[in-house]
Amino acid sequence: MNVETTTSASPDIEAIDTATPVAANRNVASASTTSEAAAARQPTPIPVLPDAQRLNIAASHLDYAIVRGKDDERAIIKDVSLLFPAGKLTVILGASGAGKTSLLNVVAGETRVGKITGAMYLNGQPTTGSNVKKVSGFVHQDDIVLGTMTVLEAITMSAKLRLPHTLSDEDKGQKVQEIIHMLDLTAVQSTIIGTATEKGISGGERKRVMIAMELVTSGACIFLDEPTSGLDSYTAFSVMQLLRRLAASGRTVVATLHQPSSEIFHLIDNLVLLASGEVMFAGSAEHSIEYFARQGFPCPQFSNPCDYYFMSILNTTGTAVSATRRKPSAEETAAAEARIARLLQAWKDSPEHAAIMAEIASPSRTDGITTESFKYMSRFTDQFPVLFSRAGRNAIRNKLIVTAKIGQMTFLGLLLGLTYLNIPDRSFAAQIQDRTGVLFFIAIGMLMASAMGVLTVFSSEKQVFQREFGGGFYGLPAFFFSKVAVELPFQIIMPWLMVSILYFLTGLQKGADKYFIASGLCILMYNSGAAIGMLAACAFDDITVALAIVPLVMIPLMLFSGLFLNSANIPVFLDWIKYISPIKYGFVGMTKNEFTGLKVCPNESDSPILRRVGCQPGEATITNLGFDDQGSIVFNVLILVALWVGLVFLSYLALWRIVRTAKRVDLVVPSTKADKKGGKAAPTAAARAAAAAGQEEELAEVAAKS
Ligand SMILES: Nc1ncnc2c1ncn2[C@@H]1O[C@H](COP(=O)(O)OP(=O)(O)OP(=O)(O)O)[C@@H](O)[C@H]1O
Repeated sequence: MNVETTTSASPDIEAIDTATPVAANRNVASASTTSEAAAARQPTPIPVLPDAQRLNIAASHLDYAIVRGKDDERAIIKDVSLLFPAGKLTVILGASGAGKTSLLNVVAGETRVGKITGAMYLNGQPTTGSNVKKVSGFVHQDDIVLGTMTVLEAITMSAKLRLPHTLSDEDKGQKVQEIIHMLDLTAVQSTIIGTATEKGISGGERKRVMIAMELVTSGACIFLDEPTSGLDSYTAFSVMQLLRRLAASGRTVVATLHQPSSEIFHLIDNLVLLASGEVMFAGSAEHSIEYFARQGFPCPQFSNPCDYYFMSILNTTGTAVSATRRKPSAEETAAAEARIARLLQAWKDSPEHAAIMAEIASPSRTDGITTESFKYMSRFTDQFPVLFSRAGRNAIRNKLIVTAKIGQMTFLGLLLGLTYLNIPDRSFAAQIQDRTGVLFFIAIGMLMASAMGVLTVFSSEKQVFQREFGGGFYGLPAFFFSKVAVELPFQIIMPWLMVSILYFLTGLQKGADKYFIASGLCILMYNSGAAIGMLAACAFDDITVALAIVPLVMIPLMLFSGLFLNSANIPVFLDWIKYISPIKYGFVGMTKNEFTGLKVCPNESDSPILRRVGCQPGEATITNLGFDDQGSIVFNVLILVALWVGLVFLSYLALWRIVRTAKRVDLVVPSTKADKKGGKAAPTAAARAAAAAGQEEELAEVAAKS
């Protein structure tokens, strides 16, 4: 097998000096302090991508605007024509707000709002962002991933969910091992990625895992948004060096960067400088130095070209760096704007720009994309077991959450059990009051504890879902039902634990049937609470809003549960609330279960008159609470089940709404604008649209087959 040969053998700066084709022109002395240790580690050679699988992407006269109103559009990307060649590391640079992320999203098919016009080509064939998305991977800046997974599990999950199901598990496993090996993750493959409470792999390794998860399925092209953000300069350098090695092996690698070091600058094959959404330069990093010198901006010797570009060329305020940090004057700002406008125009008039336009017009590679490069979406039946076992492992490995749940239920059980210790030994009146009291607090405890717990946990897992769903890992049904199925055993054991502790401490009515009915009702209330928590997590984007809303919702559910207010006295306009209150059905069921067949007898502490009257039937309490017409225990159980199912269904709908509104916008090919702008002997708009549609059909066919 061919392996890439153009890159260095170890992730250190000295090695890069000898390996990069631009080393001879290096402005900056290499830092060698870290090289000795690193030199001992030889990175695994990366297999060279066959020619037929390489992806050359081009954008021609691409515009992207945010649509605010009918006639109100804000242009973000303006008339951008660029090449993203296979085998090259393309880096998009620009000041903050220049449009780097927007451009990356538009080309990679990740844009969610706005209007995209212009033309895009994939290996010379007209295409759209959504088609590019199907054949490429995207590593987001905020690499959200389930931290309880090990490196191997995360990459395996990606392979199992996104490689064609026609590929056997052994083949997928082999591909995973190849990628792990290729990205030098072998040593950490059994380490967890890491959560807020449990340290896992390092930041650089985490980035490499994200790259591996994308590369395992989309081997030919990868987009990365700020892959070095949050990394120290050496780790950032090794991540960029890896990207360079991937590019050198024939892959198309496109990344945005904020402010690369000079070492990173010299790794860039294809530099794109953006200013105010327009291209100011595109070409080799080394050539940029010569280009800007030609424009009257020679990069001083021994300085980082990127620093120079940012400070002296892209700087929109016109102020030089100074200790005084004074506000730029209006003249300085106007001069800076004029400089940028001049350089933007100079690029359009340059032979470099003309060469790019010519290359777009007559691409050197005109072959279509091969089906081997398509990303597949697995079926529900493949997704469910993968997600079920992952959610199971996550639930067990999240020791803090499991311990917190057990602690919460034990604490509640002991608190109520000891507060209402041995109710039958209490006075006649206290026996009735305390029995209803403990039953009511059980109902509230079940609902509140589970709702708040699920709300906080699910809010963060929802982000993982959104990221993975967006990346085409799986569909909503598989995620949702695997999550519900994994949580169910916990939602049975936890309330059972609590009710078991307090049932015998409090001395509620004896009998296996009574105990099991009480346990069943607690389990149903706990599950209804969990469903309320899940619904709130899905319905509100911001967890702080959800945390404020849930207790507010609980108050009327408690108020109209039948203890504080007799059912007959609820105001007519609020009467409906009692019909949707799981607390009410749970409390009514628990009360009927406890007081039916119970004899409440006075004891020594009661007055002689009361003792003379003797034991009273518990049914009298049911009547006094107004619960005679509130249905049987079975009826209340069935309503609780229905409420639980209804709330789970609503949660599903809330998640579906998020998924539906997160759709991406795609390139529209409305007019012959590209042709009008000149420089492009392109097919007509109709021909482009037809070709893109043909490609779309081809992709759909493959997806359907998969
Ligand atoms: N969805 C949006 N709604 C409104 N404005 C947007 C949207 N997306 C991008 N913009 C605007 O477009 C401009 C470019 O944003 P973008 O995030 O692409 O810049 P950037 O160069 O990546 O910036 P940074 O380096 O700070 O991340 C910014 O002014 C931003 O406010």
